[in-house]
Amino acid sequence: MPQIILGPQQHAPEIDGSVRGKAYTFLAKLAEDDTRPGLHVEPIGGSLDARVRTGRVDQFWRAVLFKVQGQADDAMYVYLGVWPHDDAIAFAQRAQLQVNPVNGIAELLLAEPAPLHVDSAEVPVLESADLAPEEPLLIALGHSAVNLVNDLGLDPALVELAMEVRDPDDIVTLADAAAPWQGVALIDLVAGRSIEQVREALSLDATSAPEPAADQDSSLVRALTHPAARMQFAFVEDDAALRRAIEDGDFAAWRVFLHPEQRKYVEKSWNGPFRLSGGAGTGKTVVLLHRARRLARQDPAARILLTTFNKTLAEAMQRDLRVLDPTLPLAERVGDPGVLVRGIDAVARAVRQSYASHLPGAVSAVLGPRTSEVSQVTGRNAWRDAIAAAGDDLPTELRSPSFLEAEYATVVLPHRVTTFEEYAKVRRQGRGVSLDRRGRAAVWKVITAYRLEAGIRGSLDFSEAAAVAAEAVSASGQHPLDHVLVDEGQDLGPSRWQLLRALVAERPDDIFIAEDSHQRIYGHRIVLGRYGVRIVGRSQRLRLNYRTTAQNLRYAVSMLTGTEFVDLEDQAEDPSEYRSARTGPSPRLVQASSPSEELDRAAEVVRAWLDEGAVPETIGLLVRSENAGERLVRALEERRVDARFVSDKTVPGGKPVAMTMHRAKGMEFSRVLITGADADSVPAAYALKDVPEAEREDAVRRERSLLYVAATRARDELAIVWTGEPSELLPTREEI
Ligand SMILES: Nc1ncnc2c1ncn2[C@@H]1O[C@H](COP(=O)(O)OP(=O)(O)OP(=O)(O)O)[C@@H](O)[C@H]1O
Repeated sequence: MPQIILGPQQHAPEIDGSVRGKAYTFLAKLAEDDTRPGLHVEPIGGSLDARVRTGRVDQFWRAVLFKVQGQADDAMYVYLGVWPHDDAIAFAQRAQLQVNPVNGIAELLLAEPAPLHVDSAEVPVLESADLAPEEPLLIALGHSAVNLVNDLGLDPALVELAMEVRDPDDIVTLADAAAPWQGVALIDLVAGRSIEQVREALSLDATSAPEPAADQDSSLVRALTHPAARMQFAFVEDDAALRRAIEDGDFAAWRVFLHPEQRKYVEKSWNGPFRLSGGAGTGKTVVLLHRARRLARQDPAARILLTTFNKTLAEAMQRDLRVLDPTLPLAERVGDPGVLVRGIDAVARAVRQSYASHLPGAVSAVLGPRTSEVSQVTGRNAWRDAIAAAGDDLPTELRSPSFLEAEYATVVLPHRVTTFEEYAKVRRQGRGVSLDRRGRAAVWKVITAYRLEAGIRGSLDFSEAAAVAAEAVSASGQHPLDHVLVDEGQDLGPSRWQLLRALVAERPDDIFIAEDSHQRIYGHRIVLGRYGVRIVGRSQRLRLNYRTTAQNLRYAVSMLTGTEFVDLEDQAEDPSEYRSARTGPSPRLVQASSPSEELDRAAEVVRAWLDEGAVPETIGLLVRSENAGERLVRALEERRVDARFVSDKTVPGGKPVAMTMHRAKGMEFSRVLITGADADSVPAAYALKDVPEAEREDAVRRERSLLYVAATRARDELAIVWTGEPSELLPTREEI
């Protein structure tokens, strides 16, 4: 059967629903049998490319396509859209499908192309623009037009313009108008990457160069399947996919046009755990979704878990997986074939239920002798109560619930410590506070009180629950999963990693982890290898941000500069290489002199966005605490701006949405307003309360990450307001 390929469609006019329906019917018939006379698939006289065809969608509308036949029995049709009859012919006459002679990528060329231009009046003027170098950027970086054309295969007209550009934001504007792979190449070059690195990122290796002897159609077929070509040419897999793309207009780029690096991480196989790091918005979740689908399609019997830190993020991933592929079988239980999408704590709960017969042994291995009946989650104040119950032995600086919780989760539980003798000897790797034997004895007393109370109540905390589940699975001798895919890996603690390790045997493609240490807002700094997940060199980083504009990204990254972050393999993370493919206005930083002025200014920002036509629920109002969120919504209402505070990730329509910065993790909004970013509120006093001096730096780092998470939720616009002194974590203009 003929293959339909969706090509670049930005040149075609917008069409309404009824024409889309007819376009779908036309393409569906074409995909069944391209010899049907009613389709009128015909060559066009006077065209530059002999492969170009128009087809009859109805009396008025014509589709424009290329027919690529080669030696295959069935043709491929590259669809460019529908036009009114005469316009279709005029467009078809000047369209050419070619193989780039340098790198073998398929490209759409237009005679008299729409002029590429950078209108500096449209480019927002940044205060930092004064610092723009005298010399054009690419020249300053040592590139020449000849190299870019001859070694990379960039379009000479594009290169001519690019060689003039002095402001990085203008490159993003230029890139936006270019073919996707060429745009990404330019952005990478300006970010300081060498031609060799760009070639590698786009998979332009030696084998991509076109074979001179091959017949033209065969070269084209190969060129269309090149990973870089697939940033704009999508092979339609079946009728359902065609219907959604054409009839429903459901054509979200993330579903079809992966970056070659993303595609590589979707398709490649590794001999063990693999770690994909990358800044906010670089498409890590997108890679996970595509990979889950790829694994499930490749082996329908495979038992796949797609998991993340919490329930609401897992629900969002499940929704997106459905959007990506409505036909994909989803599993309902751990160990069923298909893709199971669950928060890690729900997995732990399900595992404890499935392996109930191993539970008593597992509980005693993790916690010592106590009941294995579990009826509730240990309460929030349990550490505070345990400190009080254990008396005065604990030195004042260690009377900290956050210190004890971290000691318990990162040392005691993962090492299955159940007695003081064991605790006295255990290695406390990575812990900031050092403890001598007396200190350990005092800490152990609190831990004993904590465990005793939980035993009486029949409760477990989440780390205990994961550790118990890991023990129960291990005791069963089974591995109920074939593949585990993890999102937000930076926030999972040791016990949760041990659980995942226990669920899947060591085998190729056992564990795939997406993580960003700059977004660690819950967990503690840990090294994965200590918990059985050995990456050993199998890690890569995504750098191109698809969500955040260059201006907002620069601002968000400047929140991180000067602070050391390390990843799950204990390597320093460098955010400076993150770059964006989108451009927009600079972030608005608004200082108010009183809380009521701050609220006035917040209301003004939201009102202005609504007046500009923003869809209300695409506006996110991010705050440091639930109280602050509820107060903000009330204050906005008093100022006649409707908003809604939500405590989960379901975003009902009709109103701007206020939520905590923690809640916003993994989400995105078109416009984000952060309020209350003053010195007293961020870092939040309660996040640093009682934290021992040696752990303070990490606690402040988490607050910094929280602000970074919040700022990177904005697709288009970011505004930050505060009263009085700004938070010490908020970059001032000079630091951006
Ligand atoms: N190849 C792509 N083409 C177009 N859009 C993309 C592509 N990849 C990702 N995106 C879009 O970029 C945005 C960010 O993607 P995603 O949520 O996967 O990033 P992330 O790295 O998981 O972000 P975070 O760490 O901030 O949660 C989403 O809107 C997604 O649809």
